[in-house]
This record gives sequence, C-alpha cells and structure tokens, in this order.
Amino acid sequence: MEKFDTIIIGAGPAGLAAAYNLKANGQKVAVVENNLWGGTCPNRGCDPKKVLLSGVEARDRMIQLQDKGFEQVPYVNWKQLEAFKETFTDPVSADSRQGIVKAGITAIDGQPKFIAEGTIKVNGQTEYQADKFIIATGQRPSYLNIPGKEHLLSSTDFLSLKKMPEDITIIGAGYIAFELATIANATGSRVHIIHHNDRPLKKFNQAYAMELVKQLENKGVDFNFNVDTQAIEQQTNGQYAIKATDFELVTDLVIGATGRIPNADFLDLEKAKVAYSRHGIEVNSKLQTTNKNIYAIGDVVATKQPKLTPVGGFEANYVSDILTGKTTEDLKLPLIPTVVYGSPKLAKVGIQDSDNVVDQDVTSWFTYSHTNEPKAKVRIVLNDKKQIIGATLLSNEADSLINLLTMAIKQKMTHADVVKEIMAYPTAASDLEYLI
Ligand SMILES: Cc1cc2nc3c(=O)[nH]c(=O)nc-3n(C[C@H](O)[C@H](O)[C@H](O)COP(=O)(O)OP(=O)(O)OC[C@H]3O[C@@H](n4cnc5c(N)ncnc54)[C@H](O)[C@@H]3O)c2cc1C
Ligand SMILES: NC(=O)c1ccc[n+]([C@@H]2O[C@H](COP(=O)([O-])OP(=O)(O)OC[C@H]3O[C@@H](n4cnc5c(N)ncnc54)[C@H](O)[C@@H]3O)[C@@H](O)[C@H]2O)c1
Repeated sequence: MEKFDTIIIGAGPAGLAAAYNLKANGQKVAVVENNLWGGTCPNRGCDPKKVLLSGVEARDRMIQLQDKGFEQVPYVNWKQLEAFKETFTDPVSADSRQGIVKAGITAIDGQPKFIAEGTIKVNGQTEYQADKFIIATGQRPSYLNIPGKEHLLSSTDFLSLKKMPEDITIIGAGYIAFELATIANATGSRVHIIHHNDRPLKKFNQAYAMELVKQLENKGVDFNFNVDTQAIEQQTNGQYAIKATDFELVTDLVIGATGRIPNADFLDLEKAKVAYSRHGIEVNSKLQTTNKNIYAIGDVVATKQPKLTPVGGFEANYVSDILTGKTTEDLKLPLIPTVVYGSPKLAKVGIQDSDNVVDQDVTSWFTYSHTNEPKAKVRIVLNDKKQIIGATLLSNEADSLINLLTMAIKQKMTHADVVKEIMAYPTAASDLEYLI
C-alpha cells in the first residue's frame, strides 16, 4: 500500500494550494478528487460567473452613456457569452490535474472513504496511507426540502444554461441570487427573486442592500419578500408554479440559491473519528479536526468565517506551515473583504458600526458622474481615534476600493495619514481623503 506524508482530499483552491505548498517543502503528497479538478471557484463559481458578468457590466456602461456618446443599447448574445465563458472553464480540470502531476504530486481520481484512522480506500479498490490528512472537499448547493424540489436548478446549472429562459425565478436573496439575477436580467429575461424574509444579503448594511434591490428593481427585477416557498408544481405547458401562502408565481425556470452544504458526508469520517455536523467539519483553533492527524480547510469547515476562495487559500498556507513546523500559533485570519458582484457592486469590510460613521451619497462626484452611474454610496466606519475600521460601498468601483480600504484599516490609517499619500487621479482611490 502506497504511503504519503500528507493526503489531501478535494482539489479545489484550498486543497491545491496546500498540495503545492507541502510539496515545495519536501513532502510526499497525494491529492484525491472525485469530480472536476480545480474545484468550485474556477469550474462553477467565481470565475465563470465573473466572465458572464463582464458582459453585463459592459452593457450597463453603454446604457449609462446613452445619448452621451452612444446611441444603441447592445443586447447580450447569451450563446456567444456562454461560449466565451467555456474558453475559461473547459480547460480548468485537465490543466489543474496536469499542474499537480507536473509538480510531482500524486493525483488520484475517485471517491475516497476512510477505512481506518490513517487509511483511505478509493473507489472501494485501492488503499492509501498517510501520516496526515487535509480535508478540503468544499460545499455543494443545498435544496429546499419542499414538494417539487426536484424542479429546482442550482447555480451550477444556471452558469451552463444553453438558452436563457424568458422568465426565471431565483429563490433566496444571498450572494448567488443577486449575482445570477443581474446576469439573467441583462440578457432580457424577466427575473423574479423570492425571499423568505425581508432581509436580503443579511450580513450587509440593510440600507445599502435595499439600495441595491432598488437599483435592480429599476432594471426590471421583481422582488418578493416575506414569501416562504412551500411547493413547486410543474404545469402541463412545462412551466412551474411556485406556491406559498397567498402567493403563486408561474415561471419558466426555478433556481434554488438558499445556501450551500458542506461535503463532509460520503467520506466515512466516523471511521477516522472526525466529528462533523450539517455546518461542516468541526475544527479547533489550528484547523485540526477531532482526530489530531486530520485537518480541514476551506468551505468544508464548520466555522463562521465567510466561505470564499482567498479564505481557503489562506487556511491552506496556514495548515501547510503547521505541518512543516513553520508555526505552532493559532490561525489568525486577517480582515476579509467581500463583494457582491454586479452592476453596481456591493462591498464590505471590517466593523460595520460605531459612533463615528461617514455615510455619503457620492453619485454626483466625478468618479461616478463621468460614467453616469445611477447610484454610488460610501459608508466609512471610524473608531474614537478616527482610524478607519470598516466600510460598505455601493458602486461600480466598489471592488477595487474595498481592497484599498482593507489595507488602510490594516495600517490603522486616519484622515491625516490619507492626505499624506498621493493617489493617481482621477480614480475612486483619489477620493479617499474626502470619504472620511
Ligand atoms: C456561484 C458561486 C460563485 C462564487 N463566487 C465567489 C467569488 O466571487 N469570490 C469568492 O471568493 N468566492 C466565491 N465563491 C465561493 C468559492 O467558490 C469557494 O469559497 C471556494 O471554491 C472554496 O474552495 P474549497 O477548495 O474549500 O472548495 P471547492 O472549491 O468546493 O473544492 C472542493 C473540491 O473537493 C471535491 N470533493 C468534494 N467531495 C469530495 C470527496 N468526497 N472526495 C474527493 N473530492 C471531493 C470537489 O469536487 C471539489 O473539487 C462562489 C461560489 C459559488 C457557488
Ligand atoms: N461574490 C462572492 O464572493 C460570492 C458569490 C457567490 C457565492 N459566494 C459564497 O457562496 C456561499 C453561498 O451562496 P448563497 O447565495 O447560496 O448563500 P447565502 O448564504 O449568501 O444566501 C442564501 C440565502 O437564502 C436565503 N434562504 C434560506 N432559506 C430560504 C428559503 N426557505 N426561502 C428563501 N430564501 C431562503 C437566506 O436567507 C440567504 O439570504 C456564500 O455565502 C458565499 O460564501 C460568494
């Protein structure tokens, strides 16, 4: 039976980062993957979504500049846009696997199961042993447990639709719902969002989240709050009726975007004495599971941090440092900025409230008015020493500005510090001294 220093289960951004890191530190490493190498982010998450949104952003910019240099609103050719997306996604799995093999890491395809604490069996056939394991199996879409749940499609299905339907409904109002709604709306589909309460994007400042709702409503997206979906019924004409108390909506396609569940099942973790729940694999402050030789990283862990690609990468580097003796410290995640991509984008970082908040509508500022943005808002949170400690941004510039603010928070910058810097003008960053 082949034995490794470390076996990593799951070849997503977290698992692959750990594999390369451990190999570079002289370990004998294997990675086991039961589906597409590269994982969610480049195959069915961040990257394909961003390619599709790039078409939307270009179109929206043209709409904003109608009669200001442009005369026609371009329409989104979904078939072409999908084909462009596939030029990114199609090579991912083979390239990721090849990269691993080239680095001298053993690539194993198949479904692994623990048969003892230090041993897995893949596809019920080949056994492998390791001193340490890292579980990085990510999450998959969760589906509402209601009659007709078999009619629900997931974000993965949406990202590969061959044809965008005339009318599409998304259940949920989190990251995925907003991003997919923005894409579908730009293709000309009639889009409905159904949400069980009245708090969309619940971890964001609600005034900003509702402003994003308003911007999408202005583009024709139909929001239905406080509607708790109870059933989905297929009609004889192939459409679907979404049913709730005093509510019925007939639509062509239903996407479930009500969260994701960890891939902690199917591994026979009990045999390795690794505890997990529906929230994911339990870990301590060193990402060690209830078995001290097995670690878990990325989306599959049952911690409260946002489930994002750079977080998984950070954890991979941390566990690699633990396993190669470079650190014995507890995991300390830095500030994590997050962005709901779209047009406009909504971004946040750090502490969201204090007694010292500068909240401005900046729509008329040159940064936003020269592209005729319909709405731009910036909310900066300061502490009693007037250092920047958090921010929420709504605009097309929000993604780049939130990263700059993340660095400013880390540097504990105040207004006095910001005015000492020179930023390229005119950019969203050159506004910074007027935002505090
Ligand atoms: C639609 C969508 C958009 C997103 N957009 C963004 C974004 O813009 N920015 C961002 O930071 N994050 C985004 N995310 C989240 C991001 O994709 C994840 O945080 C990231 O992929 C997590 O990495 P991971 O390696 O932990 O898990 P994954 O990428 O999910 O990789 C886990 C791997 O393990 C494999 N696996 C699962 N079970 C087993 C098993 N039993 N045996 C062997 N292998 C197994 C899977 O096939 C997969 O390849 C998005 C997610 C989705 C769904
Ligand atoms: N831009 C990004 O960084 C990005 C984009 C997409 C996904 N992601 C990651 O993927 C994760 C999953 O995304 P998501 O949008 O599925 O999850 P989410 O947790 O962001 O949103 C799920 C939404 O579904 C709602 N919901 C739950 N039960 C419901 C019900 N019965 N009826 C209607 N709504 C219901 C929740 O209240 C919530 O608003 C995110 O949390 C994030 O970590 C990140």
